Amino acid sequence: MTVTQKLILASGSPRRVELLAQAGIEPARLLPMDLDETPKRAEHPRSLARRLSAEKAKAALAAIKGEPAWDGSYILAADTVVCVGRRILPKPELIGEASSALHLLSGRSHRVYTGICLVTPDRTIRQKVVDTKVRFKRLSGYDIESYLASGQWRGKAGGYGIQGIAGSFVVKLVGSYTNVVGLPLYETVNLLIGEGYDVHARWLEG
Ligand SMILES: Cc1cn([C@H]2C[C@H](O)[C@@H](COP(=O)(O)OP(=O)(O)OP(=O)(O)O)O2)c(=O)[nH]c1=O
Repeated sequence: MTVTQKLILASGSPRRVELLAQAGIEPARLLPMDLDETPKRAEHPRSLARRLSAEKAKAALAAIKGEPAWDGSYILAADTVVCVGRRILPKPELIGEASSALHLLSGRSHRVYTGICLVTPDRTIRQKVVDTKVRFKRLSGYDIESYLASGQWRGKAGGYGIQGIAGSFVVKLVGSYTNVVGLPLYETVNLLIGEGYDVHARWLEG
């Protein structure tokens, strides 16, 4: 019975695939959803992470409509937002945006919110937002310049990846580390288990 359970990861983020694999879970299908991720006016970062993760999950649900093989599958989506106070930092596309983000993060604490959204086989929507507080050391101009040259800022919320060089910028972290990388593993696995997805069977399969 459990072997027939299928999980769709509505994501194009290699980090999310790796994090799930770390928890012994391999999605049956990857379904990246390309959405407009622009925050609404005065939208709180927590609300943004919650809204976008739900939009990704619902878009994936709509995308599999008409594919009976995927009826009754689980769909998981996530969205990670980095902010300083209520100021939401973009996922930079240009080096200048990444530079501004790093200048802002330098010598300060910021928060990372990841919204996770699970669509269950009976199409109930379950959501959670997890937050982590991260403090960066004061970054020198040379730190920032060299980090930008590494290219590790690309495609990452707030213009940094804690799993790479930027891990050495972190003075203090309070909360979930995997949440910062893009998928809070404790909460995700709990949510899956709570909704009947047999995570342990995946571990037993080896
Ligand atoms: C802060 C931080 C973010 N990130 C990444 C995780 C996410 O891939 C990305 C945040 O952007 P998201 O919009 O959450 O995700 P995505 O567009 O990359 O992927 P998808 O919507 O298809 O699931 O930033 C890191 O890898 N390390 C970090 O330290």
